[in-house]
Parts: sequence; C-alpha cells; structure tokens
Amino acid sequence: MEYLKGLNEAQYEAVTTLEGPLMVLAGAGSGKTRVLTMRIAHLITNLVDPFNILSLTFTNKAAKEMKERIGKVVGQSEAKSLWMGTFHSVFARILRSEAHYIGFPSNFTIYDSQDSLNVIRKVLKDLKIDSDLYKPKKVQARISNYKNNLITVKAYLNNPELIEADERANMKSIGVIYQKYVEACFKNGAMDFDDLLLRTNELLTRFPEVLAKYQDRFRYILVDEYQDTNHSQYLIVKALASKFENICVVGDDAQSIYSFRGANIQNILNFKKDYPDAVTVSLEQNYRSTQNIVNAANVVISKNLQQFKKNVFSDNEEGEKIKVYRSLSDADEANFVAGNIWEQHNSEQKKFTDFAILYRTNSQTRAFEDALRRKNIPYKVFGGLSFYQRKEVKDLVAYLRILINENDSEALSRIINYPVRGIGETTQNKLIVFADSQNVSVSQVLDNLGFYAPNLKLNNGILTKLSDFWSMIKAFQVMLKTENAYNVAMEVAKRTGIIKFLKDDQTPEGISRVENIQELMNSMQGFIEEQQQLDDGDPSLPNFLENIALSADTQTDKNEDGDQVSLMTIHLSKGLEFPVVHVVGLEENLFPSFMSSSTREELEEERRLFYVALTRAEKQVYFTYAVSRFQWGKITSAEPSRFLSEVDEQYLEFVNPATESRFSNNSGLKSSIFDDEPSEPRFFKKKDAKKTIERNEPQLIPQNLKPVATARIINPSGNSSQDIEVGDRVRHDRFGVGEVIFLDGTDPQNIKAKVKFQHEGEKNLILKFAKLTKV
Ligand SMILES: Nc1ncnc2c1ncn2[C@@H]1O[C@H](COP(=O)(O)OP(=O)(O)OP(=O)(O)O)[C@@H](O)[C@H]1O
Ligand SMILES: [Mg+2]
Repeated sequence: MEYLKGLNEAQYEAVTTLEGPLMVLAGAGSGKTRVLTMRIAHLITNLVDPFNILSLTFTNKAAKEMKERIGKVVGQSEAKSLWMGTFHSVFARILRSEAHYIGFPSNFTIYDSQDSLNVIRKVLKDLKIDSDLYKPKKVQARISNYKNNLITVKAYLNNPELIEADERANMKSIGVIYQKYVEACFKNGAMDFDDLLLRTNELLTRFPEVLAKYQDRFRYILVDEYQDTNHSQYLIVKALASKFENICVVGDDAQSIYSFRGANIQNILNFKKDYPDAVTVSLEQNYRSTQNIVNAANVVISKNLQQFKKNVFSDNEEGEKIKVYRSLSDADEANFVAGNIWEQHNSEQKKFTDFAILYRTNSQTRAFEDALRRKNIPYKVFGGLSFYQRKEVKDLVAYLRILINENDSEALSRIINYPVRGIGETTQNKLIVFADSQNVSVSQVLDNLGFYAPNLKLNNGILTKLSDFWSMIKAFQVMLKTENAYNVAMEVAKRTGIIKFLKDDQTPEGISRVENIQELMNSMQGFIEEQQQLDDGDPSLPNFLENIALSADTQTDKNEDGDQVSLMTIHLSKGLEFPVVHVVGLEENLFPSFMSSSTREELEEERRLFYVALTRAEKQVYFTYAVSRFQWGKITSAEPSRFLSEVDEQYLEFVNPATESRFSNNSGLKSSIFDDEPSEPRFFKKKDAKKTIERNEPQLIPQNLKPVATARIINPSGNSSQDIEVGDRVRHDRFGVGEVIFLDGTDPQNIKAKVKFQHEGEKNLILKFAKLTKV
C-alpha cells in the first residue's frame, strides 16, 4: 500500500497496530499527526466503516485538513462520514440528538465566552455583588475550572474543602454565583463551552443506554494533542473507549501548554494505568526542521525538570543558525520582520504563506499589522476577536438565535432595543422582574402581552412598541418555515433597520461594520452551498448557528486561501508548521509572561510554549526582542527574555552590530529616547543611539508653540522633502490622519508641529522624527 511506504519503522508500527490501546508519545515534528491520519486511512482500507471512527483534533481546521488527506487515500466519499473535529464540536452534535435526556431543548444555544461573561455580569447584578471584588472574568475562570473537573454546583456545595478554599481567597460567594449562573443558562436553553463537555459526561454516566449506543458506534477512537486534554475530556474518551478499547492517543508532554485551562499532563500517565497492556510507541526522528532547530529545541526543553526523556534528532540539513535581532522599539521590531519577509519574498521567491509571526499575547499584533500593511504584504491574523464576535455580527446573529430559541434571554437583551426602538432599560428591567415574578420567561410575557398587560405597569406607547417588536420576530419565524436561512437573515437585516442604522455611520469603522454584515451574509451563503453538496449536509439555520458558535479557530476572511503571512499566538500555532518562523517579543515579563513566571511550574509551561514556537519552523527561525516597547500608552524599557540565553550560542547568529553584552538591556536608553541630544547609551555605538531617536516617535515637545507659515519635512534618509503648511492634512504611522494646527522653529532640523489627529487628539511632534506624510 502506497501510503505506508513513506513511514519509518516506528511510525509503521503505530499505523498498523489497529486493535487495542496505543499511545504515541513523541517530540515535535516526529509525525504524530501524520501517523494518526494514516492510521485512519489504514482502518478504512481494512474495511472498518468510517461511521465507526471518531477522531478528536485540536482545531476544526486540523480536522478538515486531515479529512482531506484521508480522502486522498481512501476516496472523499468514504472520508465524509468520519466523525472528526474538536471535542466541543463533536459533542455538541451528540448533545443535540440527546438533549431531551438532560432537560435541554435540542436547539439549545451555545454561549461563547462573551455571552457567558454577560450572563455572569447579570448574575452579579441580581445578587448585588460588587463586580470589583468579584471580577467577572475571574469568576468565569473559576466556574470553568470547576466544570472541567466535573465539580457540579451540587458537588461544590457538598464539598467543605472547596468552600473553605474559596472563603480563604475572599471568594466566598462563588458557590451562589455558580448556582445562579447554571440556573440562568438552563433557563435560557443555553450551554457554554465547558457545558458541552460536562453535559456529555452527565449524559454518558446517567444514561447507560446512551453510553452503550455511542460505545458501539465509536469502535475506534483517536485523539491528537492528547497532552492538552482536560479531566472532563479524559473521562469522555475513557467512557466511550471502555467497551472496545480501540483507542489511540498521540501527544507530547513537552508541548503541554493549556494547563491554565485545566489541561492535565496526568492523562498521559494515566493511560498506562487505565490500559496496562497498551502499546507505547515513541518516534524519534523529526522530519519537520533542520538539525540546528531541532538541537536548539532539545537544549531548551532539557531545562525543564518535569518531562519524559526523549531523543529527538533530525536527518535534514544542518540549516542556518537562528537569527537574533535586537530592536530598539516595538515599531522597529515589526519593521524588521516585515522587511525580512518582503526581502525574502522578492529575492528568494518565497510565498507569503511560508512565513509566520508568533507572539505570546494578542496585544502584540497591531505593530506587525501596521508594518505589513505599509509594505502591502498580505497577512491574516488568527484568533483574537473572531469575526463572529464582532459586535455588529453578534447583534445580527442574536436576532437569528431568538428565532431558533426564544428563551435565549442573552440574545433577547441584545436586540430588544437594537436598533433603538424606544424599549429602554427601565422597560426591560420591568419585563424581567415581572417575568420572574410569574415564573415565566420574558419571551412568554411577550407572547401573551395582551394577557399580562394589565399587570405590567407599562404605558400604551411602550406596549405598542413591544408588541410591534414581537410581531416582527414572529413574522421572521414564519418566514423561516419556507425560506432558507440566508433569505431570512437578509430580511432581518433590512426589516429591523440594522443595515440602515449601520450605513448612516460613514466613518471608516461604520463602513467596515456594514462590510462585516455583508461578510456574514456571504459566509452564510457559502455554508448553505457547502452543506447542500454533502450527502448528510444540513443547511438549516440552527446548524449554521452551531457552526459559528464553535468557530473560534476557523478562518472566515474572504481570501481564506490566499497567499498571506500568518500571525497568531503561540498557543494557536500548536501542530502547525511554516518554513520561516519569527518568534517575536522575546522579553522578560512578556515572554515569559509576567503573569506566569512566579513559580517553577508556571515557568516550565512558558518554556514549553517557547519550545512549541521554535519547533513550528522548518528552515529558518528569527528571534526578535525590543529594548523599549509601547505598552499601556507609554514607552517602557524591556529586558531580553531568559529563554534567549537558554539557547546555546552555537545555534544562534546575531543580526545586529556587535554589542558588549548580547542579552543585557541598556538601562541608559529610556532617558535617551526623550532627550533631544541623546546621551550615549552604555552598550550602544553612537550610530545606534541616533537610530534610537529616529525610530522612536513620537517625540513630545513643550506646549508653548508659536505658529509659523511653512516647514519642510525632511525624509529620514535626507534625500527627499515635502513642504508642509498649517492646515495641511497629514498622516502619522501611529496616530493616523490629522490636521496641522501650528508650526514652530526656523532650524529645518528642529521644526516642531502641533497636529490635531482625528482619533488621538492633539500631539506635539518634531517633524524630523515624526515621519509625517501629506494626504
Ligand atoms: N516518515 C516521514 N517521511 C517524510 N516526512 C514525514 C514523515 N513523517 C512525518 N513527516 C513530515 O514531518 C512533518 C511533521 O509531521 P507531523 O506534523 O505529523 O508531526 P507531529 O509529531 O504531529 O508534530 P507536532 O508535535 O508539532 O504536532 C510533516 O510535514 C510531515 O508530513
Ligand atoms: Mg501534530
């Protein structure tokens, strides 16, 4: 069989041992995912019905790619009936069919983290609990943690130890908040992400017939990235696999990076305990990266005490050294990376998809986006606020959610007065309080407005507005019976006045909101067409809504398959590979993060994250760090990350001019940024110091400016110039577009300008450094 030929001996064993429990524990790039993919192809070739195979992946995108690859071996139609996806998407699907067992409607809404946060805020308000003491995000994390460890409200309330621990942490109301939160979700007919796992566990433990059904169905179970499963996921897999024990898990303890979400490395250790005769395969050859990268990664991870010993080697070329670039600011760092990509694209004919920029936190994205945009380099930011979480998109989706599940009070509160229709907060509160007093939902009150009206204490004008609103919703529901989801959504966007409301705002943001609504429609159309082509496709609105609720990781941009640079957090990059990887922001307190460097455990997890970043690369790695960074509205100085010094110098090459101490920060820098005449920083040559000034705009200058008529902007390279006058519109890299209101000074090297920016207000700038362009 052709597909088996490309495997090495250990991989071959893992692919062809089809029966019984099997664990592949191996380093990055050693072919674990490939083994999993080929194993599924091999199962199907050996006449296992794809219907009986369940494969759990880390992202939906990974599932899609695997399916395509398997399809190439066994035929696309066979591959289609595989059950493949993330834990959340697979079990959401199962919960829909079995929801009645646990008292949920089959059309339950899935709450993303924003929705759930809103519900928590409401609960806190109802309970009159100060949200400064109980920060909603913190409460959310705690509840999530309980759920992922299968600690239900009841279990919590019966566990004095947990209650005491929360009391000690000054969180003694967590129990009651947790209870109210669960009640609110249940009443809304909604599940949050953790519920999808928790309720699946409930389903499988409380109803043996349901368990038996899915045990029989999923005779072969495969899990990728097993090191990052949490307890709840572990129990689901264990329960499903316990009848046939045909379970194959692959993972790498050195890449466990989700312990903050409850991922538990113990699951790997437990595997041997749960299945004592499990076959364990280790893969040692890394096929992804050059020797230099693999060796550097080995050195880094060996600093962790908590790890299985692994030999990983590469037979690929030795490859280039890792390039280290010390930048003077975050903007400089971004310019260097964009410049490097641009240069390699032009001179070496590399595609933009060959490049990745990996960072520790989403907030680092903007500088790179700006730099790439300036060079007209196409890029895609993964993660962050997903398309479907943008306000205008969520608002329209909330209408659609209400059509499916009227009890979804979170959706209702979003739209009842959007666009504004005179149903203000007071009215909404009255409705909620009244509904509670009658023990019905707000939608039930609206359904029977005539009946409840005499007791509602609302004036006739408001009652008419409520009744009009609800009649409109009912009309959409009727329409949904005969029209497809796209037509209904279009009608909603028009009839409710959303499109008009958004179109009235002609600012760039307003225009992009309208485009986003258009994009939502496009994605709906695309979804319907895609589903119509599938044998078991489901183009219905509920299925569309489920897909977008679970789509945090999928790509939604127009040019999805275009040639573009990938920007993402390291967490999201897990499992992926790119020819050229830039690991940026390698500074203390950023990476390792200041939030996760106080204990050894935390630091080891950060180091694993660094290992993940490094091992994404096939050919080239760039490490960059800045000695000063624009953060929280001000410039702060930064020290190089300790991880840089943990990589043996033999694997590194320093791109900057030689410095006295490679990773030492230059504490003289901070003041020099603000001085007109820089004092010479300690480890910098004079040339470098000058650059510091030029690159670190803005230069703030005294307020007392006198107007002059014209000034000349000297381009930093000195070879071109532009005249500028008071009243001119100019663009600044960081502040955007603004109008020049004052100019001051006669020395062309030292002209100062006061510019009023559209969004950023007035700024005083030294022209020489501000790099303004006339627009
Ligand atoms: N036997 C092989 N021959 C040639 N290439 C291989 C072989 N095994 C794996 N590869 C290639 O090596 C790369 C890494 O494989 P894969 O992504 O499966 O590794 P992994 O162990 O899952 O990595 P990670 O830990 O990062 O998820 C892929 O491009 C894959 O196609
Ligand atoms: Mg993998």
